[in-house]
Amino acid sequence: MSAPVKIAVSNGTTNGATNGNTNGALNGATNGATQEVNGADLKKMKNANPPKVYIGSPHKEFNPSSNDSMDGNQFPADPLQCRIEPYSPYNSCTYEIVQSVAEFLLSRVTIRPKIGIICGSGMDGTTGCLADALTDSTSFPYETIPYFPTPTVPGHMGRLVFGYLGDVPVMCMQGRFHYYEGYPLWKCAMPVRVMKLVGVTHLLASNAAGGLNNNYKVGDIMIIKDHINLLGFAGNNPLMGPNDERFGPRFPAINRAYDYSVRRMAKAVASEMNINNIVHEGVYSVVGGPSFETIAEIRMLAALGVDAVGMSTVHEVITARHCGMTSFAFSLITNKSVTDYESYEEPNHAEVIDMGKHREPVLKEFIARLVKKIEHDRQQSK
Ligand SMILES: O=P(O)(O)O[C@H]1O[C@H](CO)[C@@H](O)[C@H]1O
Ligand SMILES: Nc1nc2[nH]cnc2c(=O)[nH]1
Repeated sequence: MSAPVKIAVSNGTTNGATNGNTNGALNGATNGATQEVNGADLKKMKNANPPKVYIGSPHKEFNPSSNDSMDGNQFPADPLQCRIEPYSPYNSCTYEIVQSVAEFLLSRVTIRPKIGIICGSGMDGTTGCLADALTDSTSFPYETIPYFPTPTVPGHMGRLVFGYLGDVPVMCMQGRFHYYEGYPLWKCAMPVRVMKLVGVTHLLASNAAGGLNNNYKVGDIMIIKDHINLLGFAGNNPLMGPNDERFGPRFPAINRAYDYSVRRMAKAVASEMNINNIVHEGVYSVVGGPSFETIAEIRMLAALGVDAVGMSTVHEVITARHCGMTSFAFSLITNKSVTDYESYEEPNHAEVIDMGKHREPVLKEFIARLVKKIEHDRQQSK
């Protein structure tokens, strides 16, 4: 019997299904109150580009009406049900699709944000937080946005909110996407490209992380100065696959990923808020998750110079840098990584979320002040 046929499916067309489809879902842009986008017809739009089916190695043309290539496997009668494209490791979200998503959003809000914020676990406003502090806001549940993934993790609400933080226009992701949810990294980071085409120039990402550095306490903030991309070491990067130069170069430099001047502003904010004692600067490492680390893994990461470990952010920052955005990120240390074989402590997601909620007021002010400084700096350098 020959080897099972591998079916790779691509999205096929590049013309955004959303083009010309911008009418109606949200009536009136902003009127001082939060509005929710009505998801009518969006399911239809999401399915508007049926995928083309290709056969991988050994290469041959797939004929859905012939059973001989099926190797006895029971496939659904409709081959389109064999879609695996959303889970392809290679980016199948074209520039045109991202553009159509950006246009979809821009046609429904009057606000034109230059700063994009991603809220980490527990900081997403399930209990009222940063995004709820926005005024004149418009929110889009992720499932109402064409081509957007939807989050599956508690503590990640799943709304894109446009509004003013103080007097600065921002867009805010209440909930992000992780590799362990089953999404490929390019898809986890796709909203960052949407931000870029909406006009965002600065990305601010937050996350919850385990603290390895002995000087860190639970509840501390770590400004990320660098990362170790363990997923990348294992051959997984959001930029894998065909490169579209309209986003950025094939081989982007990443050594200046965490902008020096924004980090300096963040430290100035910490001084103004008199919280220098809980604010550090350090190295973040991403792991795939969802299992937390073993003691041997934590010891290895500590030996490599890692100060905090988590399961996000790096793919977002790489994608942002690739398309020329300035990026900044910080970790909230939600738990101390266990390094002792005698310890009965175990990390858990509930404590991660609780710490995010507990630190909400401090983080909200930290971000609001930082956003104000970035905007001021942006205006000055015009
Ligand atoms: O990085 P964020 O999304 O803040 O969440 C962190 O917290 C979760 C584990 O509790 C993981 O998803 C980890 O990445
Ligand atoms: N990988 C990882 N992610 C986290 N997110 C919050 N805490 C942790 C942790 O200890 N390890």
